[in-house]
Amino acid sequence: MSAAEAAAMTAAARPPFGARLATAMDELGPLCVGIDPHPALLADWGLADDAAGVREFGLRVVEALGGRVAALKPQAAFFERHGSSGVAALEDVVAAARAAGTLTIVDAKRGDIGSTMAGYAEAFLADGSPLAGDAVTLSPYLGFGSLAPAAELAAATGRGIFVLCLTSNPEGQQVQHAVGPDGLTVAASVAAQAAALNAGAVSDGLPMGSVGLVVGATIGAAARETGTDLEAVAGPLLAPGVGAQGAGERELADVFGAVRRNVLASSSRGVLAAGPDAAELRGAAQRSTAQARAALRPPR
Ligand SMILES: O=C(O)c1cc(=O)[nH]c(=O)n1[C@@H]1O[C@H](COP(=O)(O)O)[C@@H](O)[C@H]1O
Repeated sequence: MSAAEAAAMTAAARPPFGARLATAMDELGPLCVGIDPHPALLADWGLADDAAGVREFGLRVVEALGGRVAALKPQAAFFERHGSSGVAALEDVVAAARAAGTLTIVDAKRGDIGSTMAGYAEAFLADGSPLAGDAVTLSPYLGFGSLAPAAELAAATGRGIFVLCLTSNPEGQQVQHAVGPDGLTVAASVAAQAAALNAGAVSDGLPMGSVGLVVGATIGAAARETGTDLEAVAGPLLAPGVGAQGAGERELADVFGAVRRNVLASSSRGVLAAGPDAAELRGAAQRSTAQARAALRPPR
């Protein structure tokens, strides 16, 4: 089922995000391409650094890669920097990806107290919201429990959430490797709470749950070092850091080992730098997909 068909269904009838993503990864390979219209890329593509420019950039990526990669991940920051017209451009890009039948992860990294989180949940996960893709990235650093409104709305609408766990940037260690009052590292605690939310899905026979984690492909041995049990999560693992941040096939294989079948490698600049030519973009995405497939989902 394509993202467009899923979007046309009632929330209750829509298959869960984890199952839809597993199908897309099986069919198209484990690659997500980020739509990050950096000012330098806009210049390279001959586009203005304004709302019309980021809209055109996003639509060209969807046009070139829609239906060819497992997921697209528009980075909200680069749209929001152009104010309300930039947000409208993000809405148009999300709608175009949906129409192209491609799963969309809106990279908004939201997180707030529970009552406010309910507002973010409505914005990014409710049927009918123009900013709602198939999943959204969330920050758990106001406490994992504060994300409950988003987890609940995602479950009710067949959407997914990706919660930051071990991020690709070195500064993340300061928070994520810290040990909390329960004796667990923050990363291990986030993973354990995601695993608890996914438990029902897996026992229902689904390939994976719809509560994912963000685990950078650049983190080396950090999952082991922090006692983070990625296997128990039984949900999708979004792995940015591929390409421009230096991770490749070897790093993906090293970081994820036994859990590699649940990993969705994510690259933005590493693919986007090949644009604006659609055939070049497709070639770059194909090479990244082949690399991710070799590292993560070799044929059984
Ligand atoms: O949630 C993310 O996608 C994310 C998490 C993380 O740990 N590291 C990370 O780089 N990202 C995002 O992934 C994208 C990486 O872009 P490139 O470095 O150009 O591939 C950016 O949009 C980041 O915000």
